[in-house]
Amino acid sequence: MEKQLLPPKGILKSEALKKYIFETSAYPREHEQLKKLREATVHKYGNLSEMEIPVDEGHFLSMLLKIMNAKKTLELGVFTGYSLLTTALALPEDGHITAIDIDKEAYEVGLEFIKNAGVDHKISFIESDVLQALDKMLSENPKPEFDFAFVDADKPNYPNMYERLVKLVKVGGIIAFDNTLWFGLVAEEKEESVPEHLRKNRTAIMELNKQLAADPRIELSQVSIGDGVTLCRRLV
Ligand SMILES: C[S@@+](CC[C@H](N)C(=O)[O-])C[C@H]1O[C@@H](n2cnc3c(N)ncnc32)[C@H](O)[C@@H]1O
Repeated sequence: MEKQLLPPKGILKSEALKKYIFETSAYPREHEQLKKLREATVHKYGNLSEMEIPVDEGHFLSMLLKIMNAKKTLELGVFTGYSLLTTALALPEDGHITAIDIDKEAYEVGLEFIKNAGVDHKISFIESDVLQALDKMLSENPKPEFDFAFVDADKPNYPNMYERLVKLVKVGGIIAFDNTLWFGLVAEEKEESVPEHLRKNRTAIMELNKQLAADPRIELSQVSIGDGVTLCRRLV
């Protein structure tokens, strides 16, 4: 009897469902400046604008940050700043984000909208390679001080970033890795079926996923939003 109530397999993954979520609950609630930033990014970067987190992931991050009462966060991989502006809007007035990217030009494309939203005072942008900047932070102040870190820079370096972040994020704080389902390709059994240009990052992400799943220092939740977000809550 109950079996008849189950949906056919695969139905929850459809593009049509994503469109439904975007149109019904995500786009209508998108902040005006986030919308403008997204449009400016498409205008300047075309297809590359897909590097931004999608609108529903933005709402998810925003709610998570508010539930956690996060105040001090790290942003690794800024691009034009969609996830950065989302975070800045979610933090309290005295909240602060340290944002790191090697590409200042892209950050400056989004800065206009961050300023228009009145949250630029919450951001310190560091133009640097992520690992170099994290190492500098650790050498200057090795005490954990961040409530939250959003990781969206180069995927092969995620494991290296992780080792630094478990020292920089407070016990009870969260490290969120973006793209951890890699277009769903982590589930692809045959390497040959994966487009060649996506293989290197897929391998790196799959190794990270295994490493995180086995790490007793964190509690973990894999969220299937956007391209997959893994939340790691520091336990010790
Ligand atoms: C996927 S995009 C970030 C998207 C952003 N979170 C958003 O919502 O728009 C990745 C960014 O990481 C930066 N990046 C890649 N490798 C880096 C590295 N080793 N150090 C610093 N930034 C890096 C790139 O310059 C790019 O802007």
